[in-house]
Amino acid sequence: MVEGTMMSGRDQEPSHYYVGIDVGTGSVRAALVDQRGLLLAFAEQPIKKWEPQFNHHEQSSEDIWAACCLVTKEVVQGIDAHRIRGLGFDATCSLVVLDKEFHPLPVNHEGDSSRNVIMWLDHRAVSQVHRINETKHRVLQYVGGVMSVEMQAPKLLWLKENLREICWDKAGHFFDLPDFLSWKATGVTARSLCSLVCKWTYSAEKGWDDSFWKMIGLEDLIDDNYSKIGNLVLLPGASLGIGLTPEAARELGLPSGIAVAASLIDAHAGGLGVIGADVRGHGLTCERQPVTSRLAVICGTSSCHMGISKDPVFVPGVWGPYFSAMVPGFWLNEGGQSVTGKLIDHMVQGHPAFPELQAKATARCQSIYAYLNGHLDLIKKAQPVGFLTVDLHVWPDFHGNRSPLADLTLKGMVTGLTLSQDLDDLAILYLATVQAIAFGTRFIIETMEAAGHSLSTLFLCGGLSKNPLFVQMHADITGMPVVLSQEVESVLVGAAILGACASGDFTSVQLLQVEFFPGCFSRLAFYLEL
Ligand SMILES: Nc1ncnc2c1ncn2[C@@H]1O[C@H](COP(=O)(O)OP(=O)(O)O)[C@@H](O)[C@H]1O
Ligand SMILES: O=C(CO)[C@H](O)[C@H](O)COP(=O)(O)O
Repeated sequence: MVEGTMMSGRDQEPSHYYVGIDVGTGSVRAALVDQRGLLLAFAEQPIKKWEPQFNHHEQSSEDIWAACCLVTKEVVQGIDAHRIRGLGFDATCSLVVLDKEFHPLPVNHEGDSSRNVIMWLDHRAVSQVHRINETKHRVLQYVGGVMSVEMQAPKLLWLKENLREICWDKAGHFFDLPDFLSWKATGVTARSLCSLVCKWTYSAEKGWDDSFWKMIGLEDLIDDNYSKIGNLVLLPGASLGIGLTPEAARELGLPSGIAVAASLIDAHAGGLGVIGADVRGHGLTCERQPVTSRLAVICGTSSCHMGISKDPVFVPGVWGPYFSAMVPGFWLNEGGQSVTGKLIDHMVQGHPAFPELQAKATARCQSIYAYLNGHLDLIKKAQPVGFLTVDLHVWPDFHGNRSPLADLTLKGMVTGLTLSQDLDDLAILYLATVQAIAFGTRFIIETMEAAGHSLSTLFLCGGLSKNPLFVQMHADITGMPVVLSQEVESVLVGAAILGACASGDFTSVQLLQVEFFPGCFSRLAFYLEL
């Protein structure tokens, strides 16, 4: 591993601030960022999740908004509020359902309207997505050839077929979570091009395709010019209405009227936060290559592999190509693994030696992952850590395969199990899981390259990029250098970039990548051991 340091202009006094809010699967985070891209304050708050039955995952939009308010108030404490110029949101691509008066509607048989969000990882709409894929409609070409059960059309069809009276007939607004948040802040129901293109089959060039909604039995959504799912579509970063409403301002602890941006999905905010990083002076091959040689990998509960191109590239089993959905003017392909952080947590927490691990990590004031990484260092002795798993292998598709096999029926598998239940066994199973995930990334890269991408360098961000073993395994197994930004909360930097763009202080997201990034990527860490 090599670490590089470059000089930056961080000593200037900040004159403008931007707030970024990132709603992940497990928590909401907020950051106060200045005009140099420097993150000055950070706060995090867990959010509620329900799993009322297997493969049903629900959340509450009220709970999520309350968490947004809490973390925002925390990061702006003690700051001259008049210097806050813009606010940007990103969030998971979960489906929020509201009635005609914008009140939450239940997405469950129990009729509990506080649970009005079908989470992105919910796999309830299996039968619906099979029928949608059987249509072979032309819009499917733009999601890798196969629609995922995690997208919105199958979930909408499930609601119509299963909760007609208590939900579907009463529904006035179906939002992607990032768009719900910008509506809540401004009262403007405009949707971000990012959400609609990536999860709702909208085309940046042609708009909605009526024939698709008719063919799948959701022709009622076409009524009133698609008012329930969005008929005003804005580029991420565009300023919404007249900014923050007085009510939202009071709740968030911000001045009313500050600019609020059209949002991004969380992975796309992370991609925006890292893909334009200034890597000059580190001897990386991508320094002399176009930005299309970079693959941003946003790794949290899931991993998302974001590669951009000047022309559309059709990659079987990899979502997209999506025009202008992340970086304006570029096409995006999005590979993904539905559970990565969640899988590692699942494997580690389910092992009989987990209580021992927790006790030992606590005694050393370490996270369980820092402890496990140290433990692997002890047991590997002189051999490279990778050799500890020569006869233990994990197939990581415990929640289906998102890319490149696009097969939600796949399940997980472990081979090479013994009767051992000790901490060594747990550590090696953890290592094999991390390796399996990294091999999944390699499989996605190989598929993207076979279809026309030319990739040389990985840019990682998200919670898992804080785990050195995870990062190192990705470098070793893909054979590519991995770049990390100094600012570990790159997803939040992406959200703040949106706020900065909406404020008018910068002219466009692309320009921001030039003006904003040299400051925030002043130190980059590279993992190059091959
Ligand atoms: N310091 C760390 N070391 C190892 N793993 C971490 C660390 N921080 C977070 N993670 C893992 O990252 C995942 C969550 O990432 P995060 O980006 O917070 O997720 P999300 O955006 O989906 O809520 C979890 O699986 C967690 O165990
Ligand atoms: O589908 C996705 C992006 O298109 C993400 O997987 C989803 O939004 C969840 O993200 P995270 O793992 O960061 O919580």
